Amino acid sequence: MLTPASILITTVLLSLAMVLVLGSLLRAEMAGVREWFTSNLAVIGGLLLLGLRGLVPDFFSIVAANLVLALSTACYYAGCARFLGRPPHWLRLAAGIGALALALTIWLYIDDNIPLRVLATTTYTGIVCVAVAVLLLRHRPSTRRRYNYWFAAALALIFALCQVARGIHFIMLPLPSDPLIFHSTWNMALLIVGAVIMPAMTMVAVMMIHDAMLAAAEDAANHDHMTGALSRKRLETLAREQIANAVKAGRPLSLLIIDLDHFKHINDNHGHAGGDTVLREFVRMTRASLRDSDALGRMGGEEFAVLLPDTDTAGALRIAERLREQTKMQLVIGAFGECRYSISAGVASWRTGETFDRLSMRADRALYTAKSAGRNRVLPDDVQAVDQAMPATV
Ligand SMILES: Nc1nc2c(ncn2[C@@H]2O[C@H](COP(=O)(O)OP(=O)(O)OP(=O)(O)O)[C@@H](O)[C@H]2O)c(=O)[nH]1
Repeated sequence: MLTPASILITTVLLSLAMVLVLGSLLRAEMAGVREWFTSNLAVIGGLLLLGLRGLVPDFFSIVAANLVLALSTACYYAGCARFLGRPPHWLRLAAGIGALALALTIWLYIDDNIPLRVLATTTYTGIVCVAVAVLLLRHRPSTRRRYNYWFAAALALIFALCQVARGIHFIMLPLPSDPLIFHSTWNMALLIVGAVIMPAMTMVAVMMIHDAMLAAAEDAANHDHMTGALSRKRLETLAREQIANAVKAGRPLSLLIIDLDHFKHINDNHGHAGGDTVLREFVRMTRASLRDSDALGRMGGEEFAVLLPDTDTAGALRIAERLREQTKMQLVIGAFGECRYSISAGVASWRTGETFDRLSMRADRALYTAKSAGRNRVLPDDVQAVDQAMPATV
């Protein structure tokens, strides 16, 4: 038969399963996981204390049990806040728990009133649940899928509604201090919903954790760890997408392959760390100089590629020449000392029917010519555009 005790045992088992799932994610050291883990531990602790009603003093099975359950809700909020990079507001949460402790003590020892005790706990939990929903909706990462966050917010609101309904239900009861009121059909229904929702919210938290892990893995695969430029793999994928767009829209697309000149000397003179600093500074400056729609990727070592959508050869040559001028002027300063450097670049514009490999091969060929011609210069692969090339005055 369904009794408060059977619901309590089921919730303890579900929360135990959630503790095991979150425990396995603790070593990922993701913000919020520790708080969600503690939240489920607190659910188990609070429910076990509730289950000891009659066996231990009322202080433990009523006051302490409800405070531990309130702590569980507070930890869930703090987990969401930390996960989203927001402040957990521990002081406000603690103040709420303090007020609840006072209310429970008054309505147990001064005026024994079950409905008011229930109303106090449901009010606290309801407020924190609404705060969870607001937090998730307002601070959801805009680059990630909405589904997990909306789902979690909806569950938090349902939980809050159930708490309000349970509080109102108890306030309206005719025999306020009879413990049998816990067995009423309404209370049982609201307890069942309450029992399912906390583990369900934890499952959604796990979905959010997996989503964040996936985002981190995608980011690592798509970016060069040292400079922050796109990885070669990501740039090539992007290039194929942009070629498809260029085909559809009939718009030009150009590619620059850039290589830092005499980079071996930079390493020899300033150490590997000095060379790394030069690479990072080159990427920082180049990104600042390009449009948002352009893409800068590291092809390997000191070689980079820039994809320029909606740009013909003349435009690409102008951009490459501007970059060459800027790098020539750039003084890189670091713990290693000071360093100046230059770049050479090859420019190729996409031709109808051409693959990215072929386009990149032509830009590479132009780069090779620029290097052979003395470095610190920009050259196009397109023979007709040679007139527009602007060899550097070294
Ligand atoms: N510091 C640092 N050096 C790197 C990195 N990747 C490659 N290199 C070094 O870059 C140097 C490239 O040397 P080379 O291929 O001879 O080219 P270069 O000296 O720039 O000469 P040119 O390209 O002909 O002007 C090598 O010494 C590599 O070890 C990196 O991530 N950091």
